[in-house]
Amino acid sequence: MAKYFGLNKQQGHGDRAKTTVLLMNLGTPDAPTTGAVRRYLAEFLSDPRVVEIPKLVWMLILHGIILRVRPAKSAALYQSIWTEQGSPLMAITKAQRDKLAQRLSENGSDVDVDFCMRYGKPSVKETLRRLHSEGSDKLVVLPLYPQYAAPTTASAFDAMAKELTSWRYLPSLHFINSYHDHPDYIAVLADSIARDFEQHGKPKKLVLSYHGMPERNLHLGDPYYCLCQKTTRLVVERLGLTDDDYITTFQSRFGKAKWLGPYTDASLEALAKEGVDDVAIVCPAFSADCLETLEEIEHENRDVFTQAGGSKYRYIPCLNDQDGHIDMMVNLVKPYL
Ligand SMILES: C=CC1=C(C)c2cc3[nH]c(cc4nc(cc5[nH]c(cc1n2)c(C)c5CCC(=O)O)C(CCC(=O)O)=C4C)c(C)c3C=C
Ligand SMILES: [Fe+2]
Ligand SMILES: [Fe+2]
Repeated sequence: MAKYFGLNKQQGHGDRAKTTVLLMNLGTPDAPTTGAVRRYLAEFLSDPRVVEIPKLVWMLILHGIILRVRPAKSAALYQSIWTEQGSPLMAITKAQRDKLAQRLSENGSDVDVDFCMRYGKPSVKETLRRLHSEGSDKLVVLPLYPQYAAPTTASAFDAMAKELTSWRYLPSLHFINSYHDHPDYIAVLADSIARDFEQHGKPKKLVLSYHGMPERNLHLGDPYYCLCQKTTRLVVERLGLTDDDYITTFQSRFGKAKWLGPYTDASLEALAKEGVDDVAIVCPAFSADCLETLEEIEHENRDVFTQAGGSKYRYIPCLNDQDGHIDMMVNLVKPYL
């Protein structure tokens, strides 16, 4: 068998000139069942970019404890957010793909738009091979993580690189590694917050809650924490907020190690106990609503806040397939088309 994956017999050598914008996101289970969640978590949590502890030790913990206990618990949470279109993350990513394709074609760009997921389906490998077989010669890859982080952005690149090492003919490739300070991202995020303030009044505190990661990653040189702080600074400047008006926090802790702080749940509890009983919360690290926003923020943390004495708690949805978010994607990929 040939070592490298090449053109198939139907494909000529000179007729490949299609450009594809490839959206990438994290991935999600196929179904809200224990088995499907176990398969998803096994792939996700075996990624050395996600959990950076010695492989042998981690495999014993992962297969001996975590994959026996967590899938059933997580499946119940997924059931609480599952829709007729499936997992919210999947449904929203499909909508983003469709709207981006439409918007690019209205703008006169002759490009295809596709998407794949880092874990689960559609996989990076199967998507890249299909695009190759369809004659795609140029890829503009947009991982939908606004703030670069090694467990997300670099892992997305790893998956592409791993597949492409076995290819004979590589496409032209542009990989967008971050857009945490892109003016369009800041504007569309600030606008979504401003709309909430107009509709419901300015809260006593705006909570900007980012997905967390082990604090150790920051000390090892991962820029994620700093990029999150920059996003906050630019958004609050645009909204004209003062230091007292907002707080930056980190959510979705996993495992026993110290993660980036302050933690979202503890901060909400402390705010409520101090008498800050009216908050709005937004999750800038998520480009699409998912388990971590719809369940953890919308439900779990609402309970934390109200049980500690808070009364008004508003979750501001992710940018999802809002027009401004799609226009932002157009402007992010345009320079490479
Ligand atoms: C184990 C360590 C984890 C790191 C580091 C991490 C970083 C990270 N994750 C996202 C975005 C998402 N994470 C999501 C779910 C999720 N994340 C972890 C663990 C880590 N994430 C787990 C175990 C899970 C699964 C859910 C669970 O069982 O609790 C999701 C949602 C997926 C969905 O199906 O809805 C997203 C999106 C970012 C941006 C990030 C960077 C720091
Ligand atoms: Fe995560
Ligand atoms: Fe969570």
